[in-house]
Amino acid sequence: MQRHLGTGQQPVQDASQMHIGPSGLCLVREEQQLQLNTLEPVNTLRHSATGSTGSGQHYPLSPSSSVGTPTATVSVVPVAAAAPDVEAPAAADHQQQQQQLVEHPSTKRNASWKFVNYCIIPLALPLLAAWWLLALLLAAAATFSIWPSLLLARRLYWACPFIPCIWAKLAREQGALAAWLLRLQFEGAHCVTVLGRLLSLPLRPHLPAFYILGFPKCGTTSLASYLRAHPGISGISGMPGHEAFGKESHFFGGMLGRGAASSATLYRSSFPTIMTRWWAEVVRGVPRWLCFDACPTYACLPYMAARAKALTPNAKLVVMVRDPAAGVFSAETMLRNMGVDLPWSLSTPLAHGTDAAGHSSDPRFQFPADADEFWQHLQRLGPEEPLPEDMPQRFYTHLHSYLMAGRFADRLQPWLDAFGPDNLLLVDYKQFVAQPEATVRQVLTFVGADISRYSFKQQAARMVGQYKGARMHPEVAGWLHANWFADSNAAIARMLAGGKPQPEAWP
Ligand SMILES: Nc1ncnc2c1ncn2[C@@H]1O[C@H](COP(=O)(O)OS(=O)(=O)O)[C@@H](OP(=O)(O)O)[C@H]1O
Repeated sequence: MQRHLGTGQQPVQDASQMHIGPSGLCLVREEQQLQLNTLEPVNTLRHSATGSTGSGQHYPLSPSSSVGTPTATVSVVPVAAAAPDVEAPAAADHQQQQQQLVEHPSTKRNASWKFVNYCIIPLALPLLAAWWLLALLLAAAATFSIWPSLLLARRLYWACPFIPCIWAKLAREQGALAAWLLRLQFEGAHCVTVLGRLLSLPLRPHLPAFYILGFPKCGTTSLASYLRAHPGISGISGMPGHEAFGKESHFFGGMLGRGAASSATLYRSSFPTIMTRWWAEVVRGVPRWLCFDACPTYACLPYMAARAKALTPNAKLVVMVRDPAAGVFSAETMLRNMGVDLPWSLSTPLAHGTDAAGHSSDPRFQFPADADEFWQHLQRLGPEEPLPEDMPQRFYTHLHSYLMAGRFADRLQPWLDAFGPDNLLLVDYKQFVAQPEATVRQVLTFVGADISRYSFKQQAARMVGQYKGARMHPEVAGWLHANWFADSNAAIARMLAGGKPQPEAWP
């Protein structure tokens, strides 16, 4: 049975009537202290802001909803304005930052690491290295017995159902043998990676200090790559030579199994060993080593915030945003290029036009009756519960999921509820593209890394879409903006503007 979801959500209100749910979300500059309440679901928001703009002026936004959301004091600043002098940070600033790093609560909590770093690890280094090598050898040997590869691949393919489509496409284009060999190599490498990590689990006590949570197709791969160039920052202990699986753990997406996506022990296996930290802190002398997971689907699915909070209560969250219509089209293009047979496309005009109220009867936007129920189920899913059997398949192939994921303001709400606005940094894709160095330095400051140790080198864009002439149809783009994303976009735009009305960030 089909249900019409022409407007996607509630009727869109004028953007100026939207009350932002803001923005610890943005960055830190002392002279722009703003008092903002946490983000409310945009459909329920009403304008209540009174304030002033400009440096040094207070901009109180009182809670407007009947829910009575608590207020939080956060600091907001446009990325460029907050960028430090990238060439030569003043000595005083550096000293102050070092002081902050030393006083950072997690640094204090981890003081025992000093003892481990300077006494235990140097003494045990040969033993640790031998253990790590043995783990890799055993993992490689086990991989030859095929069964673990098949088991792990099966779990991975469940979590990332687009991968088998790549093999099928390869077989069609390059022949069965080539596809089979590549598949064998991929599954073998995945098995060695995962088993090697599990066998060396006692050497892996770390969970992420921060996440690049999202959103998909918003430049997260590039940002992750810039951050990994910092001597004190590591990503996941991913599959060597594989860009996406070197960056995204897919752990909360069920990469190790539907029932395993809540285990702190298993999640630890995704991150580097104590030797990596030792190398950074002792050999390279960075004051504080950090690791992160950059899985951009984490922001999209409503059950993930509670899991991340349970496992990493003090983590920082970095979220990249872009025009969601462009993001959805980029995702469609990527999946199509992988050979995924999507039963919808945003390149063709609306099939039956729209009625006076703006509703579209286009079959692409008629969603199954249980589409909303599916999202509500994900929202209710407890942090320990196994993931629903059909979750990844629906998430990666249903247009409804893409459109829900593109309502960024709604998707960020569970993260704000769990971690608070001070711990979430919103990064505008446009800003990142225009000023990558300033943006990266700002992210580094936000996550508590020592920016004086960072030397910026321009990198090529990553995960660039191969559109092959395909283009989103402007009618569809306009309709999506008006009917699905307008209220969410307005809220996000105001967050990016530090609370000032700026309803036209996208398109
Ligand atoms: N440095 C830089 N400058 C400009 N654009 C950039 C840059 N890095 C990544 N990109 C664009 O970001 C899109 C890929 O985003 P992600 O890396 O987040 O994709 S993914 O979700 O991890 O698959 C993808 O967008 P599309 O090309 O529209 O598909 C990339 O081209």
